[in-house]
Amino acid sequence: MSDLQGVLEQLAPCMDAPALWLGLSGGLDSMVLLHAVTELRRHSPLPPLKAIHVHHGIHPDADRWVEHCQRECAARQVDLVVHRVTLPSGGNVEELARDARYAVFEQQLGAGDWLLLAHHADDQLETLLFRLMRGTGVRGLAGMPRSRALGQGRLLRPLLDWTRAQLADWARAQELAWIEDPANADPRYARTALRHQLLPYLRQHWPALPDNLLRLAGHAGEANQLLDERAAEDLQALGQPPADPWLACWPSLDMQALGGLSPARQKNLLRYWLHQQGLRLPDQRHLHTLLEQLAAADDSQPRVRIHQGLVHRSSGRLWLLPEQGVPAGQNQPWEAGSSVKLTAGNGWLRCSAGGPLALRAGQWRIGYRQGGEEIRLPGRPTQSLKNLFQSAGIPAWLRPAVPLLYCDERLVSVAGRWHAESALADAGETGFGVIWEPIPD
Ligand SMILES: Nc1ncnc2c1ncn2[C@@H]1O[C@H](COP(=O)(O)OP(=O)(O)OP(=O)(O)O)[C@@H](O)[C@H]1O
Repeated sequence: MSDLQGVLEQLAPCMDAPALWLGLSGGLDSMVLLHAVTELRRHSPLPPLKAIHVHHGIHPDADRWVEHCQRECAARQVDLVVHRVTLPSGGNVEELARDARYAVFEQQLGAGDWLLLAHHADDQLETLLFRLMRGTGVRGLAGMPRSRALGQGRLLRPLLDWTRAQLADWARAQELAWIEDPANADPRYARTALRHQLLPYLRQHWPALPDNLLRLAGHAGEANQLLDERAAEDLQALGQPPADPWLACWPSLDMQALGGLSPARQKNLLRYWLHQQGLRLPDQRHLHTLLEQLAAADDSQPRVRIHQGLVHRSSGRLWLLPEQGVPAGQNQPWEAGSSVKLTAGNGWLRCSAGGPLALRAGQWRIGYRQGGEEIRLPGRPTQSLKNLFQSAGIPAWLRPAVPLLYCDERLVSVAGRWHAESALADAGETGFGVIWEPIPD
């Protein structure tokens, strides 16, 4: 780790970032990273650097850690942002702290910013062993990625090629000060037991294990890349959005085309698709069940709940909907002709001047389907809203969210797409147009 040049090479992807954030716990690894980056900055132009420390409120000494980070940052003229979080009670403290920490990081990163974390080769090894012990797929076998998207920016782990011992040697040589988190020595924490008991034993009996495992992670990383490329091609072929502008707003897949793929390719594609939508991936078993349920040969329109979402089959497609389904809209008053954000995360109504609807005086409001509504479109007999939706192919799951425009309690337009004949602007009357953009919040 005398190799500052090596760290600089790792930083290459983020040289044009508006800002670099450094996740500073105050422990050995992140202190080494802070020191390396601030040393490099003296000779090489780097983006503006800020440090971020998350105070988890777990350990009685946590305030002292904040002071340590403040002191070390001040000595290097680095701005430090400290976030305090409160962890929910119950559950695995390590996991809760990590989730809270990454949520803070995500929220802090501005567009194009990079976050530097000080994970090293031993962390990678521990992660791999953990995953092997708990059971993992090929994706998990690749270990922690060197870089990945995070919020509006990306995270980078520039120290992954150095071992903990190398970082410690360098820290001592540079006379760095760091704090020791007692949790790192507490055998109740699974990671500590792995680090201090299992790994030394494995190293003693299988000295080549660390290198072999890291090599395996490299192979798995390449295999994943191939799987992703295959999935991207499949998605290109069968993930074309439906022509209907409302339906095109929801991620969906064509069921028939999906069924034409081999089971392994179906699962690979589903995994990739869900990951692209930012959802946590179901494991192999759940994925299999999901596909089985969705492919069942009936028209029951099954819905399968996954973590943070709902996969729903209808009208020959698989739709990815919010966890609670598409929200039923809520009534709201409306100034006719003005664009408005709809309540209940129901997207936007965008208005433009000069459209087909007459801008008449009256009490306007936006409402939603209760059942029994009727409308008479130009040149057509009166029909039920249900019938209109059915003939236009608007699936049942979307209907409760479609905004209905009322003037003096008369239904004048269905989301700006279909209008009552009586609501059309006559010659000489001011008209306006409406478009519903059902983009969920
Ligand atoms: N409290 C904290 N505040 C800011 N950054 C932190 C904090 N704790 C950890 N980090 C950053 O995250 C890096 C990894 O920390 P740690 O090894 O505790 O892993 P972790 O995030 O739990 O990792 P894993 O994803 O391997 O479980 C640290 O080197 C540091 O850069």
